[in-house]
Amino acid sequence: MAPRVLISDSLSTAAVQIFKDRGIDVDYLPDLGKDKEKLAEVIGDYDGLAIRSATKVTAKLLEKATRLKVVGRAGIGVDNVDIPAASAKGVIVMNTPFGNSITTAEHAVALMFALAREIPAADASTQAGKWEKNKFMGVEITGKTLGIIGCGNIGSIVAERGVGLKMRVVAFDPFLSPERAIELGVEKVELEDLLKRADFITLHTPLTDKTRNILSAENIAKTKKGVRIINCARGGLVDEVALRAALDSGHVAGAGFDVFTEEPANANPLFGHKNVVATPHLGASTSEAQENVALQVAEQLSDYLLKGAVTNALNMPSVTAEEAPKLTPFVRLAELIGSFAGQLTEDGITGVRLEYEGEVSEMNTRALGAAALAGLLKPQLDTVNMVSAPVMAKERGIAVEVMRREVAGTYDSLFRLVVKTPKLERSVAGTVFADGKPRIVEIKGIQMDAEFQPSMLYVTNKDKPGFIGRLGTLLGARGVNIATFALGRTAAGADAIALIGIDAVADDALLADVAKLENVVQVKRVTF
Ligand SMILES: NC(=O)C1=CN([C@@H]2O[C@H](COP(=O)(O)OP(=O)(O)OC[C@H]3O[C@@H](n4cnc5c(N)ncnc54)[C@H](O)[C@@H]3O)[C@@H](O)[C@H]2O)C=CC1
Ligand SMILES: O=C(O)C(=O)COP(=O)(O)O
Repeated sequence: MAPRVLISDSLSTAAVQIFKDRGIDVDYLPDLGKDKEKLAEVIGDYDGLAIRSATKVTAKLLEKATRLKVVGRAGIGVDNVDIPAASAKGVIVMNTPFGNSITTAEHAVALMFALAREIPAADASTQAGKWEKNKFMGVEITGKTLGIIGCGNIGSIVAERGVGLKMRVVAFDPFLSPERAIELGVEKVELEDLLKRADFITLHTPLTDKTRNILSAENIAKTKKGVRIINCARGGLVDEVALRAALDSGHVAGAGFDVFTEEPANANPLFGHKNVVATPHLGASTSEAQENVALQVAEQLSDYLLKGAVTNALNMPSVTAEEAPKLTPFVRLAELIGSFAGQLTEDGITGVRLEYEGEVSEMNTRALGAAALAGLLKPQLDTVNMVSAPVMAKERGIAVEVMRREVAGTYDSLFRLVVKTPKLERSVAGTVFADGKPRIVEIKGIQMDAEFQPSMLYVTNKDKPGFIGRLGTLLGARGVNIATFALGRTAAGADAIALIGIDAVADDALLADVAKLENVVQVKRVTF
């Protein structure tokens, strides 16, 4: 069945075409995102959801999204998506991190000019036939100090434009490296310094717990008198009530706002002030940017739903379309090895070591690790998948260690998972042969060669003559057909393991009978 995608916000129709061309069923309902109830009614029918900022992907909506595998944000900010809730449900969240950055930076610059020369008010007055030439006295931008809060993709573009406009640019961003600051021609400063010095302040951080209210009443009070403030990032970064008061007192000379604490902003404390220029979240709204993000999100969602390629995900390691075919059998192997180890482990897991040897060590081990953890946790958490597994492992206090060895041993690639509990460490290793089939090649350091079968018996025993015969006879007597039989031992007469694929799922009575056989140490049922 073809995957189904819902586009619930207004997107360039180029996206619709891409989904269709790729054989994906797509419903384009650009107003649905604004209607929470209706969206919740239909979301259960879709594998993918493409959105902009109007659709709110809440934990409540995700509860209803039983088929959903991926959310694609045609844009940058994902504060409208509950990412922890999506991760817990195993839903990948992707964005398109660069497609609208130039456009948004240009909007910030446009608002800066609009404020400096009061263009919107002058336009309204002129078109009203007033010709108020003496009413509008602007300020020059050249030589002024531009303070950028958040110098990432968009902030950097604004910085370059600022330098081009002959401004002195100062930036506050804890993650801006000194080298990058030099490259951009900006001075890296502390927030206090920026507030004191800037003639124009422009915000370009995401909205997080750290950035919320970054321009608080207190910080606005520290700004230079006559400052003009531009927010093209997110509502909530600036205390709108405090800013209104500072505009009213004349301390702040102007505010250019594209984003508001509550959107759609039909009313706002800033509205109605003569020195405020407002736009309705238009930062990303150019035909170029919308084409970029729509094409990108459609490609990314299609690649994931059809090929398993993961690009620009916020809660999952990337997997390129090129590496997906080679990686897939190893993802399967990691998941199966994890599942095997998980089914053998009865105690609480305290730690896991993921070891990659040979060719597999050069592959996308983050994705493989996520798959192994998913397999490992599955026996306890039925709904876990590659997206949610790392989060779940962390929540459960499972320490994950990774070891990579480029040199291959017996196999071109070997993946080993070591599970640690307070009582023991147990290792299981596997590989993928040229036929693409995953195999178990080592358990607790004992070599063997076993294919995964849907139903298996794991038996540890003392290596004594006659044991295998007795086990075979018992299974035969119970009407259980043996599909595969793999054996391994540390040394003749010592510890041995038998891994038997059977054509029926072993019931408790069978396990009890096997456990009673002479020389059996333990027996477990494993299913895949
Ligand atoms: N108005 C609109 O239509 C649009 C708004 N946006 C907004 O712009 C924001 C920025 O986008 P990008 O530049 O692409 O993101 P980015 O991730 O490239 O840059 C954000 C920067 O903020 C910095 N930062 C994080 N916490 C900080 C803090 N506490 N103090 C100072 N700096 C901090 C980061 O180090 C990073 O360099 C987005 O998160 C989005 O909310 C993006 C596109 C369109
Ligand atoms: O990309 C972003 O972060 C934006 O804020 C753009 O929002 P929009 O897609 O125009 O609703």
